[in-house]
Amino acid sequence: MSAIDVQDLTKRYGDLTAVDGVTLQVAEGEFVGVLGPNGAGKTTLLEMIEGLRKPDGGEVRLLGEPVWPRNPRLQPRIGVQLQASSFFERLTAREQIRTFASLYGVGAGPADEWLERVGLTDKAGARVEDLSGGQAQRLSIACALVHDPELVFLDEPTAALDPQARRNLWDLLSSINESGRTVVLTTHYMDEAEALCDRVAVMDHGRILQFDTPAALVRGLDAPARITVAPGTLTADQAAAIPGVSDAAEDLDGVVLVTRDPAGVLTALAAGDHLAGVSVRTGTLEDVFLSLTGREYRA
Ligand SMILES: Nc1ncnc2c1ncn2[C@@H]1O[C@H](COP(=O)(O)OP(=O)(O)OP(=O)(O)O)[C@@H](O)[C@H]1O
Repeated sequence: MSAIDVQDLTKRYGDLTAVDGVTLQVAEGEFVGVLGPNGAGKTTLLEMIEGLRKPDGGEVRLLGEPVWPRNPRLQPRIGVQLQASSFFERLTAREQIRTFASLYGVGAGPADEWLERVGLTDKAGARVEDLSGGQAQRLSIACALVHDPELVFLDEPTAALDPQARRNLWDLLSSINESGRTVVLTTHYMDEAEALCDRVAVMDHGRILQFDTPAALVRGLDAPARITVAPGTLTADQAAAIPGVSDAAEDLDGVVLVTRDPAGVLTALAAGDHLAGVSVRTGTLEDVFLSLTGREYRA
């Protein structure tokens, strides 16, 4: 049984089709990312999957159960990260998470442990309106996880975080997934999708353009590798003469060699003692997005 089964899901706002016939399945224990620029339809899609928004067409089943109309059997089994603005007012961080916990019959002990896990123990007595954006974000994630759900949904969980806090949250989300939970997140960040997700759904204009592992998406591009050697190591003409190099040009970083045979070209560079400062770049999810949409990725 799929953890998530979405069939032909559609949502329209007037003339705008925000989600346009999306079909996808997510297996239990998978970590899935929905990646796309502003307005792609990620939030609308997620809200319908969570059962928070009524679709105009199509159907969603979570853990084998229909989500719409609201299905109380599912509530204890899924965790949805709410926007920070949906906190109860005038409560401290500790009161906030204990309140969420008590709604699910979870005691104060586990609630306080979650504050610790997201690094908010020293802010436990602060009112939620006095937390920074990143702190509020972490509290909202802890509140979504406090009842130990099987299926976790996070909408841009690292949006307001600094790089260190982002990394910490990546570790936390990985550990939740490794403990068997199915995790779905939306993100603008290619590196985040690549680092965390088993599979990535690339979304634009309400449609899923591709849904596959990051490696398969990049492999499907069949993009050549770009090998850069340090300036002064060899000229562009010398580089172009190496067997397997389809193009070579100088730029600020050195000489860039384009090839579909990176191993052969690196061997030739090594034989000529030209490996100083070498770097190799293969395709990225950014290239995948460009190739799928014809547009540069702009979050
Ligand atoms: N309640 C609404 N009423 C009218 N239009 C809406 C509504 N919610 C979303 N939209 C529109 O639907 C489209 C998809 O929005 P959505 O928020 O799902 O995109 P998103 O990919 O999550 O974007 P972001 O990354 O900015 O959060 C956008 O064009 C948006 O303006």
